[in-house]
Amino acid sequence: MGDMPAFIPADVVEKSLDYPTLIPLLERALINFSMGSEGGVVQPVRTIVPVAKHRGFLGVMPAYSAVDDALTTKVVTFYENKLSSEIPSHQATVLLFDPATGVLKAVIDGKVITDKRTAAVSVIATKLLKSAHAEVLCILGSGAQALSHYHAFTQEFLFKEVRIWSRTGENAKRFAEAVGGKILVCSTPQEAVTGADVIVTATMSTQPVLFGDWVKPGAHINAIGACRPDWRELDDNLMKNCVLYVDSKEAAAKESGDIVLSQVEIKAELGELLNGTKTALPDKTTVFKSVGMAIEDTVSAKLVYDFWTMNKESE
Ligand SMILES: NC(=O)C1=CN([C@@H]2O[C@H](COP(=O)(O)OP(=O)(O)OC[C@H]3O[C@@H](n4cnc5c(N)ncnc54)[C@H](O)[C@@H]3O)[C@@H](O)[C@H]2O)C=CC1
Ligand SMILES: O=C([O-])C1=[NH+]CCC1
Repeated sequence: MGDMPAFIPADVVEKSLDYPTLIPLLERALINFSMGSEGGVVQPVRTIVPVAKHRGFLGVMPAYSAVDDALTTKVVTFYENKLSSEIPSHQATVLLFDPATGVLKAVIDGKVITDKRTAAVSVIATKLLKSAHAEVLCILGSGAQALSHYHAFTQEFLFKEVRIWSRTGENAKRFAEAVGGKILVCSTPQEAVTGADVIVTATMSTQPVLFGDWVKPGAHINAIGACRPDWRELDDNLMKNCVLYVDSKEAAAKESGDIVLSQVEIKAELGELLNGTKTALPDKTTVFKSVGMAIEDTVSAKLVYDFWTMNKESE
């Protein structure tokens, strides 16, 4: 028997992933993914096992990146009905293998990876698609993704105003107190969204929370939730009047209720904008519909493992 796999907990993952390092690696992964087999990314659309009795889902997300020579699978669970406020709605573990031998090298907390890589990809989309004069950021939702998006966006952009709305007003207030920055708590989603230049929807809603009538023409929306084919965050009006970008066309067309139910055509993947084969239209109202990709977890997990290997004596 060889060495036992490393167990890398959330606090180490937190320290190893900073946005300025993560973002360029994810840009490269998105480009490689969109190049098809030439890009050396092998990533099937994830398998989802519904746990209907408990309104939960288990997702299995394997990927290999030849450029990074990294092989992982993430296992993620997400539950609509939280039985305890102590248990996050989304939990995840990433297994990292030695691609040369198949040996399991590390079992890595996947929750922080999921929160941070998703926000980092939204930053990439926003750099490409926001208007040059964007000043107001609005976040709908106050959970884990709302928090990682707040941190990533306030680090990577200079917004004059940041607003938040959450279904439970108390949670929005608690969010604002916890982050400590200047943030306007809004009492309705319409109030939060009106006049915003960049919007993040990060809710567990299965019905639209963002309506096209409220959205300023030319705004950019990062739609993070509604990852099931019968779930929505955005209404038909918004979907039909935007230019639509995605992380993976294949996955989005299968998993995103906002796309499946509105039947709107996808303009491009982010990787196609980054490699210049398709054009970004930042003056239009744009939606980046994110469903989340395994390759994002792969490059993040490799970064975590490399950091852990370099620092393990001091951990
Ligand atoms: N695109 C991607 O790569 C990823 C997407 N997600 C999705 O992002 C969304 C947020 O995830 P987390 O922040 O981890 O969840 P969370 O449970 O930490 O937060 C969920 C938020 O949604 C709100 N919410 C729940 N039901 C709602 C409703 N009917 N209307 C309005 N707000 C409602 C809650 O109050 C809370 O603020 C989920 O839909 C999740 O599946 C999560 C991970 C990756
Ligand atoms: O990419 C991901 O890990 C997820 N997307 C939606 C739920 C979890």
